[in-house]
Amino acid sequence: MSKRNRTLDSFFGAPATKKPKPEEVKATEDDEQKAGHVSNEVSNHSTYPFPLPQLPPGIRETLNFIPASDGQTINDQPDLDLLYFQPYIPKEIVRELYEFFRRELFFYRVKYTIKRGPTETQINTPRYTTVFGLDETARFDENGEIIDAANGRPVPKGTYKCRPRPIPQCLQVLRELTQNATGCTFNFALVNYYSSGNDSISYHSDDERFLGVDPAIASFSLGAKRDFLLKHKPTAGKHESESKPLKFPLAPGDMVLMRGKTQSNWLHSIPKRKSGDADKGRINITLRRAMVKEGTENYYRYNVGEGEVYQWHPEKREMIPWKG
Ligand SMILES: O=C(O)CCC(=O)C(=O)O
Ligand SMILES: [Fe+2]
Repeated sequence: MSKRNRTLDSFFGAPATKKPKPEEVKATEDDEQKAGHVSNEVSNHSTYPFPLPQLPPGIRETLNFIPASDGQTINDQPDLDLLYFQPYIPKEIVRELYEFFRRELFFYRVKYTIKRGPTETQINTPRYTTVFGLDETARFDENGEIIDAANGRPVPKGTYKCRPRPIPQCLQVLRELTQNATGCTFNFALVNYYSSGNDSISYHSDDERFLGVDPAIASFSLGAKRDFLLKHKPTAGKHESESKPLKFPLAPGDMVLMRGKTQSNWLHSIPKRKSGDADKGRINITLRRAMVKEGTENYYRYNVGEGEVYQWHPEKREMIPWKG
């Protein structure tokens, strides 16, 4: 591996920073905003189109206070098991964290084709997406190389069709704190950006076999409030008629931990909405744990794809193709 590629940043071993005094934090944030970026330290990897800044120290410190409230267990419907935090992320940093992720991450607008019998249909994913992580069978070493988790040796080239990328510091912090808060383990961060009420995700369940039995998925909301709908899957049994559809108007900072039998029995969606708050944009982050390589291939195929990279344009206030 060339020297140039040996850029996987220090987030794996980020030095503990001393707790800054409040006025120091303030000064730093002001300077950063003037400079148009938030930290000199970046996360980088040969698969990243551009480096990603690390979280501003003020946000990083305040994140230590997650969860900002106790989760409410929602399991009063057949096969449903949710833990709903309103909010999970402290109010003081919710807006800045939203703007940070929207401004700094690279996104994709994935297109793919599906074949039903002889007919091929092109699907345009109706939202911006991006993904970071690697399934349980492998890990990144400090040089950003993919290592076989079982034998510690480099995974042979071509093992993955996709190009997996490590979780950057800004999402790694959320991952680690959430693992501590929930007792769950995650190796993937998927990000959705719903740029307007026209962006959506249709009814689905995250019940792929590569997630294992009864997966736990932590789902964070930032930005505009959007309705999160759930309904029981159609079943021959009685549960569907016993259960009623649910609607949670997810607010910025909220987190829903979906667990137990939820994915195998319930569908969820973020439906399109006409104008209103939705046009301010919403970011959703999900933390998940993929057990096998197939999970890695699937997540990069459907959340990165082969298309162009988009980045938020602060003056135009929209996603525009990244010019390199
Ligand atoms: O945006 C959300 O809250 C849900 C996203 C989701 O269900 C998914 O990415 O699988
Ligand atoms: Fe989902």
